[in-house]
Amino acid sequence: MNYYSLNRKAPNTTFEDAVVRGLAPDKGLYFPESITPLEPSFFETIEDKSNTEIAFEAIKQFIGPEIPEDVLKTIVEETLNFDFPVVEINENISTLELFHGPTMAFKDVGARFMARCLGYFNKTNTKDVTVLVATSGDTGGAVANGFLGVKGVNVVILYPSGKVSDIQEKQLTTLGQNITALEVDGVFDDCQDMVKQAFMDTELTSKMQLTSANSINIARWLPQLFYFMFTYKQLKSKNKDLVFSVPSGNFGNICAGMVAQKLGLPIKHFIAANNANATVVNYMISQTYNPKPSVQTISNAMDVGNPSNFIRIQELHNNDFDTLKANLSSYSYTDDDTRAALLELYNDFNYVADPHGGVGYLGAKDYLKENEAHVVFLETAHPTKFLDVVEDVIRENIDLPPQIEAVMHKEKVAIAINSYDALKAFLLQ
Ligand SMILES: Cc1ncc(COP(=O)(O)O)c(C=O)c1O
Ligand SMILES: N[C@@H](CCOP(=O)(O)O)C(=O)O
Repeated sequence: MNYYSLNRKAPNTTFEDAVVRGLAPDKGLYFPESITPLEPSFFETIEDKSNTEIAFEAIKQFIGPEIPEDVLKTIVEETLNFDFPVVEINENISTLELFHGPTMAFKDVGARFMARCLGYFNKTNTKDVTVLVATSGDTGGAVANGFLGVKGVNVVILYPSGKVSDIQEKQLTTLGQNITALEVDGVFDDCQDMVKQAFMDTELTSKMQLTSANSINIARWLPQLFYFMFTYKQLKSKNKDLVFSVPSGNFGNICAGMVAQKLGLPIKHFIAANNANATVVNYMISQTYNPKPSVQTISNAMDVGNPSNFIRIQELHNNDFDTLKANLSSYSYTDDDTRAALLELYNDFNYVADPHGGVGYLGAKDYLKENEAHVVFLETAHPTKFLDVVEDVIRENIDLPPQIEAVMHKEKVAIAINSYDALKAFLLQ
């Protein structure tokens, strides 16, 4: 499969080249040249297939012959070695739990898939690759875990100082080996801007092979489409219109869901559930895209003021506002709304959600006020990653899963930086 740059000023390229580069030379995000719907029989018999069979069939056209099918099957199998359960909240709302992987956030799938693709391509590459990642909380830990010890790959994680949860910080600063954490004096968007600037810096790119493990990278972004298929498999027998409420920050996850829809998955509508960082909500009202500096919230992984993937969402809807509006609703919620949602989920349904899932639940409820459907909100991280917020709301202690226990008492190691020049100096040293 070939990919084009959404800035349309760079040559089209292969899957491998797009993965190794991360971002196109004209600073554009890569986008597949075509998306061919799967056969109707694929969806008719989806409940008889394993998750790995579903994922393999769904992803293979985006890779083509560049990775042999037997290798791709192994990559998919190793990526998906945990569960993706749908839990019913009430008659009209369910949640898809995406936190059963090693770092207990939905990023595990994309990070593990991308690490394995890069590992495969590195067998024939002689040059080491430096993976740059900007994180508002979860990408950093998932990438650190997914790329730990991968030969020929060095990972550099940029995170905003004081703006990720304690456990998220431990997950991304304590692994060592080929993983380095840079603690940035700024917000997530500053980290993301620095990463993008590094790709455009020819002094750097002439000396090292840089790539990104954020959702700007197609190998991190596309596997997220699996979640929507796994949900359909579990809920198909309900015979109800399916709507997804996706807690959104950089909009990679919801955008991957829209790719699943293009592949033929019967999804009626999407809801982008946001915290106070409401750039897309405002766009859907005003048709003016006006990115703002991000503000800090209790659903910190969604504290993104300029979501990278919105341009891909527009492309998927032929850059036509009315087409987009027919497929996407968006809402923004305050921290108080989010706390109230966590309490309601706990008191009324005995379900402990994390703040991001709480925002997703609110999106589901608002949509159902005016529409009929079964709405699935994505529970994108385990509640213990936000222990202080969740325990404070529900007034209960929650048990720590082994994945969290394992990092809690490790010592943080991070290098403080406050400018692009400091990042560049670090990379060149
Ligand atoms: C827990 C959690 N929920 C939601 C999001 C938002 O996802 P996206 O950036 O794909 O919109 C993130 C981070 O991206 C996250 O870590
Ligand atoms: N919310 C993310 C921010 C980066 O998103 P990505 O999907 O583009 O990596 C995080 O938790 O780091």
